[in-house]
Amino acid sequence: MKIACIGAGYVGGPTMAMIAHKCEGVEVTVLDINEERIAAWNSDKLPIYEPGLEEVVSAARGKTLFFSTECEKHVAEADIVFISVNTPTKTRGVGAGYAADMTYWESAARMIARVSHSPKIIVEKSTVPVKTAQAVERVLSNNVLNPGARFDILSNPEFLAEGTAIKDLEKPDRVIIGGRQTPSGLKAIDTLKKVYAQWIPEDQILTSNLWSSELAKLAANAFLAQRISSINAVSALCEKTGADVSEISKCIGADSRIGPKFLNASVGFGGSCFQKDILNMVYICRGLGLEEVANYWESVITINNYQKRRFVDVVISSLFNTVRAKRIAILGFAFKKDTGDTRETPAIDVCNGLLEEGAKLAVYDPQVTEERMKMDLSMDKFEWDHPYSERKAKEVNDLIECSESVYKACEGAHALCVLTEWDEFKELDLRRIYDSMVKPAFIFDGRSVIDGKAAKKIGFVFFGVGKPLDPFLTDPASPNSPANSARMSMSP
Ligand SMILES: NC(=O)C1=CN([C@@H]2O[C@H](COP(=O)(O)OP(=O)(O)OC[C@H]3O[C@@H](n4cnc5c(N)ncnc54)[C@H](O)[C@@H]3O)[C@@H](O)[C@H]2O)C=CC1
Ligand SMILES: O=C(O)[C@H]1O[C@H](OP(=O)(O)OP(=O)(O)OC[C@H]2O[C@@H](n3ccc(=O)[nH]c3=O)[C@H](O)[C@@H]2O)[C@H](O)[C@@H](O)[C@@H]1O
Repeated sequence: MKIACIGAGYVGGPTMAMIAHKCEGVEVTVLDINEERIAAWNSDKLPIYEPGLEEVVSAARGKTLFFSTECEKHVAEADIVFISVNTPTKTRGVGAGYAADMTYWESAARMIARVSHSPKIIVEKSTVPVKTAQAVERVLSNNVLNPGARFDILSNPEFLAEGTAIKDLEKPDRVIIGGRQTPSGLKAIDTLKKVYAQWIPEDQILTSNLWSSELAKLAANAFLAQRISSINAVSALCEKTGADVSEISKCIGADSRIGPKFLNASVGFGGSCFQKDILNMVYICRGLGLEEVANYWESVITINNYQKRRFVDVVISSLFNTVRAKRIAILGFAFKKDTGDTRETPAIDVCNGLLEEGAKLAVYDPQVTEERMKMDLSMDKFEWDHPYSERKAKEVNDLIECSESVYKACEGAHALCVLTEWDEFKELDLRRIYDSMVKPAFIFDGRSVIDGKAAKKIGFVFFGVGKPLDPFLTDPASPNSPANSARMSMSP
């Protein structure tokens, strides 16, 4: 059986590598129009960082797994074609800022119609608006050139999370396959089910109609993001009341109906999908006249934006209401640990908020390149596909230093902000960092990775999202506060 996948990104690459690695009798070719990306997949330096990915790719590459830019040839030969192209939020025109941009999807569908001369199963792997399968069916059936071509469309959304993609693909909680409830649709579902059943227990492979499968993906991401916004909303309340959000998470997570996962308060969620998929759902709801439902889901984004803004405001107000020309160390730029992906990372909003006030940032991230950071900070929100502003790029170049280590970033800094929960940040030599910083030295922990008690003992002024506020911050003007006097006396 020949499988082709259009789109060799964060989803297409790892997912196809796993299928090739696990399945007998299949040949998998991952396709992309981006030559650089395909060259990287064929090299020792894969285009994405994902723990365990190298091992899976190298076990199958050249045997059952291939990467190619010859899209038409491999699609023409395939029995199953996965579409895993990007579906970003539209940046202009009708629905800009909300609707999914389906340009890449449609061009992939038109190409499939043009080159196909045999029956094929077309699998939606990208996250798409509900009813996309119908649009694809129409594009395919109206453009097919060869009478031998016939298509069954399936929806098979992906639930992997970055940083744990290989683990998630190897042992997914569930696989969903949606299809038309016709003899041909049910046969297609069965064919794809047999592929996954080679390594996933059959009772974890759920089948449904097309629309349930498409909407289940949007709903799953909306629920996950909503949990984070809920705990982040509680974190704001904790800071005002002296409650500790980690203790709250533990207490509410012990209720088996709530469960402990996805209750870590943070500086805000990031990543390419949560915001995009919720905005897409909001757009769909508004289009269907479901204004209240749209508003409900949009509030998840409102709280997320509030959380990022709140963090910036705390940094500025704590640093005596000015950060101009102050060096601030930014620890972590990726949207979560164990990935080099920066799409929609909260670090962009936090850094932009501080840059706006004239701060000088020293950024350290073990996986994000200097070029990527500077590019991200030189672009306006939602402008990822447009040329970035030269003016902003120059400003960013002047105000940003990319440091080779945490310790270098913190040298001479007034404050450090933890924006990604990299494991190495849990084991920092806080004393060494403190000694190298300007006093009073501040820590703003947006990821609950620093031991606040230990930091305070050393002399840091400590702010942790959702943690009881340091007296220095509740009463910064009081020189008599015990916390203040200890810290002031240690200043150089
Ligand atoms: N990144 C993630 O963790 C997850 C993403 N998804 C969804 O999967 C889809 C893909 O996401 P990513 O892999 O992150 O995107 P990505 O941007 O990393 O990869 C998409 C790739 O498709 C290629 N492409 C676009 N149009 C093409 C065409 N006509 N022919 C050939 N190649 C084409 C692009 O060059 C790009 O390399 C999106 O819909 C996303 O919402 C779903 C679950 C997880
Ligand atoms: O559709 C997608 O793209 C994927 O989106 C998320 O995966 P991902 O964005 O890779 O990573 P998550 O682990 O979900 O984290 C998203 C963001 O939420 C933040 N987060 C997560 C959990 C938490 O408790 N608190 C919190 O702030 C993370 O730091 C990160 O910024 C979902 O978890 C996947 O199931 C889904 O397939």
